[in-house]
Amino acid sequence: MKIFSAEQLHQADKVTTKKHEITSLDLMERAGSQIFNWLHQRLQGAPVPIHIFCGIGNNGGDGLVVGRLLIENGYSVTIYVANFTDKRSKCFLVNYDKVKSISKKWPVLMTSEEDFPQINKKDIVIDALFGIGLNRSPEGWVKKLIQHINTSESFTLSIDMPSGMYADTATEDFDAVVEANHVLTFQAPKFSFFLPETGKYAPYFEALDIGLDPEFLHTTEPLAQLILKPQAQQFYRQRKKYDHKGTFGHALIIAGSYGKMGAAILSSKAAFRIGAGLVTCFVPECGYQIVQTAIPEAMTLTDKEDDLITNIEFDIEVAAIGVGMGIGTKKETVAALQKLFSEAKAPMVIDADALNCISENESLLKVLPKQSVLTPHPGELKRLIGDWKNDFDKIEKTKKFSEKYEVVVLIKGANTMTIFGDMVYINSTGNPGMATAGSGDVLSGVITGLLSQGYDPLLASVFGVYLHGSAGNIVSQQISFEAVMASDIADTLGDAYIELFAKDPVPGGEQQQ
Ligand SMILES: NC(=O)C1=CN([C@@H]2O[C@H](COP(=O)(O)OP(=O)(O)OC[C@H]3O[C@@H](n4cnc5c(N)ncnc54)[C@H](OP(=O)(O)O)[C@@H]3O)[C@@H](O)[C@H]2O)[C@@H](O)CC1
Ligand SMILES: [K+]
Repeated sequence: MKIFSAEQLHQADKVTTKKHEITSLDLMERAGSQIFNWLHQRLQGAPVPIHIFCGIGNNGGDGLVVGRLLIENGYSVTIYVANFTDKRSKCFLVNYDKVKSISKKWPVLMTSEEDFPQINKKDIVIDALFGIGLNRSPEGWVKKLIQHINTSESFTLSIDMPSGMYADTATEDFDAVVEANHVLTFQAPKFSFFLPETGKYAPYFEALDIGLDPEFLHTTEPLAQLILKPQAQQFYRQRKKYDHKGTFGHALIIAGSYGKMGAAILSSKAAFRIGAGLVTCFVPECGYQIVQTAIPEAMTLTDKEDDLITNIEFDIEVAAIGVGMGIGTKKETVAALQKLFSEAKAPMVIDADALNCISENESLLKVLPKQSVLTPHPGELKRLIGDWKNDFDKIEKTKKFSEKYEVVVLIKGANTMTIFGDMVYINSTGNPGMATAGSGDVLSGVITGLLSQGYDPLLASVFGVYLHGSAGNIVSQQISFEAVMASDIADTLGDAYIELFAKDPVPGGEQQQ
């Protein structure tokens, strides 16, 4: 699903009205009616007090449409207009008059703090102050109004955007953003819904299709792509009857050091579970028995050193390499990586300590194999690209890094993003239960296992992140967020595949934004 900028959506609005011979007013009526239907289905006429706060732009106009339809259907509604300027939009004005024509209870015009109503905890608030037309942070009494809404603790439904937040640029004043409980957004979710700094203001959202011109939406290059189940289904490559284990490749996992052999096991297990034909695990000598015992399906190669990796030598043909999990950052290991990066031919996933080695040794950057997949957690990412001012700055810096070194980079988090050059893919699966030790090692194994089966690096990353999150969703439904361990995620990867095409969804599998 495409994620568009505010400007693109304004453009879509214009194209739609021109091409489909409908007016902006019709579009607003369509948008408002959908919000009303959503509410009406849930409230079924309940006499709960509903406060609608409208701005004076088209977002406010949407609020007026919803208000009118609720009043016509007998709901207990009070509409407030935050009258911070006289520059009201045309569609706002038409709908303002329409409300006045159907009800004796005219909208309340607010011009200062003194006009704030009491909002009780059990009331409902509809936030239609600002949408994608916000162009500066709300200030003065308007900011106070937003804070008044936030302190009310009532259920707050934001129309299109939580007011005070931008769709596709960094929010400046977090004290001036409506803390929505739910957002009904038009046509497509907005970029800021998926970022850690702003996502919490839109914890649940639904995109309502208001029929913007399909051709415009189809041909417009989006800011990002949201990966949902239909997209993930298209990535899947079906196995054929005469395929054999060689077809699915030989994955080499280079991982572990004294006390951190679990990382090697988790990655290797995940590479198997995602479908690699063969997995060889390269570990320090001390890991030999551990790996052979914990995962008998894997072959084991060892370094000549007992407790760390110093020289990665192998005479097997491998289809993909996953390197870095739990290997430490000692100088002998850095030297081993230097040699591996310079000589290895297979596509590579570079994770954890290998990334830390890169941050500390510029010489490794020079030999970073092109098309590699880098899977840093936030701390590792910061060491790689430097600090960032905000989430959008982080994405821009990651894009530059990706472009410069021709590598795929993940920004891991609640909605992991895969960045390749200018392209951004936002993942929709996963949950807080996956914030557990070793979860990243499993992800590296997953992507390595997909690479070994011939998925290209970008596809292996986007699909791997999706399946990893889906496995996490399924297992957390079975055993709770709290109980999830990384090995559970690896062991549930099979269910994630099944869930992709299951007629009856696997419990937890549908748990997406
Ligand atoms: N996309 C679509 O296809 C459809 C979109 N629709 C709806 O339209 C919405 C976008 O409407 P919009 O463009 O009128 O902007 P909106 O957010 O209502 O507010 C802008 C107004 O606020 C002002 N202003 C800005 N910042 C301010 C501040 N900090 N403090 C004070 N004032 C501030 C700014 O005026 P300014 O002072 O800058 O001249 C302007 O007057 C969209 O989110 C959706 O709900 C649907 O109806 C149907 C189809
Ligand atoms: K809003």
